[in-house]
Amino acid sequence: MNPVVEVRHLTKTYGKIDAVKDVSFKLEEGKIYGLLGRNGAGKTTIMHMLTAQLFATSGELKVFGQAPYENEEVLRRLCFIKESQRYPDIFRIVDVLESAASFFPNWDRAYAYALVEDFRLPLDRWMKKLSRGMLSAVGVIIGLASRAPLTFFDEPYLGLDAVTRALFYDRLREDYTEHPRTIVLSTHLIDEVSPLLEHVLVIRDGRLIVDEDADNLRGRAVTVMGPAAGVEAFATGKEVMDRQAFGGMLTMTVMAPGGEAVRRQAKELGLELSPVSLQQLIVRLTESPTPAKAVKTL
Ligand SMILES: Nc1ncnc2c1ncn2[C@@H]1O[C@H](COP(=O)(O)OP(=O)(O)OP(=O)(O)O)[C@@H](O)[C@H]1O
Repeated sequence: MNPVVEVRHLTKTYGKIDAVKDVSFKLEEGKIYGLLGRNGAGKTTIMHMLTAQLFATSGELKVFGQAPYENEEVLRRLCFIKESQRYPDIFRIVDVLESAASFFPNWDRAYAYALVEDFRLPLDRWMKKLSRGMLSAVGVIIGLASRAPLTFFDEPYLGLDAVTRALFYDRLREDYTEHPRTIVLSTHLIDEVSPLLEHVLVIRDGRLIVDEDADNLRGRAVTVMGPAAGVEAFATGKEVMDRQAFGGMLTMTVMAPGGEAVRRQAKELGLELSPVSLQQLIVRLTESPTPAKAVKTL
């Protein structure tokens, strides 16, 4: 199957700032990707290049097999949603939805209006009078109802409260199941989106340091809890990511493949094993002083 996106040695430089450095990856059809990394890592710059809003300094970039720049055939299959989206002053919510209908070939009008009800938005209110959360909700509705074959959400849900974010994740999961497409979620709320992610790309200082199936990644580390001596014995020879002592008990998160051998070792030592969260792993990888080594150990 041809990849939806293929990027080779992609680089974007602003004067002396290397915003994106020699990044290569592919995005496949019908998958939800997490594009993760700390502030300023280069995530938005990558998404801007993929959606033809920014030229690359060097490298190759293909979207649906073609260069995206001024390419109507490619651009009509893309949707990019960001939190700071601006709308014309003379638009109400209904006007935004109606103009989206003419823009996105797969737009589902009935679904868009059903989402307006779900998110309890006032259709006739002027966009400039909306609260931050309402503006975010309009963005996620456009992202969902566009049904674009390649949809980017660049933290558009930051303005949403926890209940509304949960609604967004539910609707995204349901709609993606019925209408599979390629979705890229860029977010700092890794634990929240983690159940949705099938593949993870982690950017650190402009470089791609992880490009891996989400379940594989989760399986790279375990959290082990029990009497301190047993936990210390378990952790011997393994890279320790986190360590918390409480009385005579110890909890450690260590880089160790899950699987039978590790489960048996923990059982013999009388320890409890639990899976590690993607957020923990990614925080560790993006904090590590030697990212190249971090990738190798993964
Ligand atoms: N137009 C620009 N001119 C100069 N530097 C820029 C420009 N746009 C981005 N940068 C720099 O490029 C780097 C990557 O920025 P980018 O916005 O891609 O990061 P990000 O991962 O999306 O961050 P965040 O999570 O904070 O949104 C940062 O150091 C940023 O300051």
